[in-house]
Amino acid sequence: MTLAEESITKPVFLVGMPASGKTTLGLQVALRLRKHGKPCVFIDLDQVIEDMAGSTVVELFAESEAVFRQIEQQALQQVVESTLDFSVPVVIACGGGVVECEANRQILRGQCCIYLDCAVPVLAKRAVQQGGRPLLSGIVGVAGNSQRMEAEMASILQRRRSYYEEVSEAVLEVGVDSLEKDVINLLELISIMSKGRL
Ligand SMILES: Nc1ncnc2c1ncn2[C@@H]1O[C@H](COP(=O)(O)OP(=O)(O)O)[C@@H](O)[C@H]1O
Ligand SMILES: O=C(O)C1=C[C@@H](OP(=O)(O)O)[C@@H](O)[C@H](O)C1
Ligand SMILES: [Mg+2]
Repeated sequence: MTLAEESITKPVFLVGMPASGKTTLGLQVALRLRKHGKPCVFIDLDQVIEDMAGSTVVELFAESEAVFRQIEQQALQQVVESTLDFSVPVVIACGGGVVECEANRQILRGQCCIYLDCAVPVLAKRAVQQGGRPLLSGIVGVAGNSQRMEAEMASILQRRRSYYEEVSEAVLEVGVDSLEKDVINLLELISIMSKGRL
């Protein structure tokens, strides 16, 4: 049986640092499976939050991080409940800070979670280039800020690493090789994890 013929059998949650590739890799995995005739739903938790709130992540953070985290908690709860009865495989990209809340960690511990582990310099480089993350917005787009971004990322990772590890059943190192390689590795890991469970 080829990879594409195997199915994801339980919702798969991707966790990890901002810019580690959760949204990109989650979507690519779903598209790849669909291309091979396997239906697969991709959900980005930040998108669910925006739909629920009727505001963007940036607007919510502008109110306060606490406001954002509260809606993030509700969104996670809703996604877990609504995907319970899904008959098709689901891949869910969480926001990087979802693990900051104990209630979320408790939910995620009961799910099939994969931690996308990415080196701090790679995260910092991407975050400086991409922008758009309110948590890091003071640093983005300012010339010569790569070092500051690295320090900030390292500090956030220090706070969150044990949380990512604690909620996850598997860790995938990403950002070393090409995006394509990361997609293939993630597909492979999901396929192995699905078989092991059922
Ligand atoms: N494996 C990869 N190789 C190269 N670039 C990547 C890879 N994964 C993600 N990216 C890029 O990194 C940036 C952040 O990715 P994103 O999926 O938004 O991360 P996250 O959802 O974890 O915050 C995007 O510009 C994306 O194109
Ligand atoms: O790390 C964080 O606290 C956040 C990460 C973001 O998602 P990504 O990890 O997808 O960038 C988004 O949820 C919000 O800006 C907060
Ligand atoms: Mg994302």
